[in-house]
Amino acid sequence: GTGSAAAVPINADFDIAYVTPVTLGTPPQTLQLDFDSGSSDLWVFSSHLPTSQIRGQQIYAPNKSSTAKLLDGHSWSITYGDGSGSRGNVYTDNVTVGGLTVGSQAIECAQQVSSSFTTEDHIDGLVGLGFSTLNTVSPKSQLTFFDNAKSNLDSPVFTADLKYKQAGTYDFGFIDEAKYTGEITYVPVNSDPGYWTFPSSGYAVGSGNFTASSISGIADTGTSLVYLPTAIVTAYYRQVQGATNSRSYGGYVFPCASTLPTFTFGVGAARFTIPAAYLNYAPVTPGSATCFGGLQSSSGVGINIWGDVALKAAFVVFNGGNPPTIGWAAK
Ligand SMILES: CC(C)(C)S(=O)(=O)N[C@@H](Cc1ccccc1)C(=O)N[C@@H](Cc1c[nH]c[nH+]1)C(=O)N[C@@H](CC1CCCCC1)C(O)(O)C(F)(F)C(=O)NCCN1CCOCC1
Repeated sequence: GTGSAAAVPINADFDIAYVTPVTLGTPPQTLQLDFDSGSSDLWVFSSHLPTSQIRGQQIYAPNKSSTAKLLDGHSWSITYGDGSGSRGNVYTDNVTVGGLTVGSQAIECAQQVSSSFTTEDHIDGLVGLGFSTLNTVSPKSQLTFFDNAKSNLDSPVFTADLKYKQAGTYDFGFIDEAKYTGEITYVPVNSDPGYWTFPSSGYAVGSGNFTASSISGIADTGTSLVYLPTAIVTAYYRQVQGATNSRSYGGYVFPCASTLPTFTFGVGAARFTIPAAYLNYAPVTPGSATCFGGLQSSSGVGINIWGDVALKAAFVVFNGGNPPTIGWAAK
């Protein structure tokens, strides 16, 4: 089988995150979930949450689904890189994404969410697309939607075609030739850390020379920005008038009117250029003349992350075959 679903930006002005409609249970309950290749838990706002922690989000009520089954004695608890987190209990139920159904998928029902989830009313939960080794359900960890679907997929892949300020798509089980141009360049994935970790072959700032250098990082649909080694990031902002690394804003900022260079990264012999517009991420506060960069240093993060700012400059194939690989193509 195959599936195809829209990835819709949650904010009209800046691509902070993308959500995809997912139907759960019988009769179907539809939630807007953030597909996240940087984690491996499928969790949702649920009827088990105190109403004080729900502010406009859709919830999944397992007791309203005839196919829901409690996974007795199991719980989960997750903390993300930005300090947000959630925890709760676990049910299994049918989950459908873009026409692709997985029966008895572990649905982790939130009983508590951190304040940043409560205030983000466009995200009703997450679908983890990382490796199932990262799943936090205890005492028995659970498989991701992709791992559960894999044996029924025409091909054991999912693809991300994220777009700048418009809806893109996540496809499961097939590679849509209409979504990319030229060839797909595949490189090996090290799944040991549980992420889609792959080697980049180097970078260039604007029209400058390409610097060959092997950079290990993760392809992370759940992270908004790109986080790379400080040497690369300082080389980039050296080309931006008035750029400073602001302690108060927690990263590189610059006058919104600045002309930004593009940023090119290598995957094998292929080169992908992130347009300057993607790298002018957003004003630090609404209406401010100071803007926050889409490229930031990974020194505070501990891992290099190719987030949405990079992913939306390409068509990306997450190949869950044995061994796993990741493919990048222009579009
Ligand atoms: C708006 C912004 C200033 C650009 S932001 O940085 O806040 N954007 C957030 C995403 C977001 C969107 C909308 C509303 C709120 C938050 C962002 O990029 N967060 C990253 C920042 C980061 C990463 N690393 C250090 N900092 C993150 O935590 N991303 C995780 C998913 C997020 C979590 C908050 C809600 C939206 C989805 C992530 O899963 O991609 C992750 F990989 F970074 C991560 O934290 N993975 C958790 C891995 N653990 C390992 C142990 O086992 C359990 C799983």
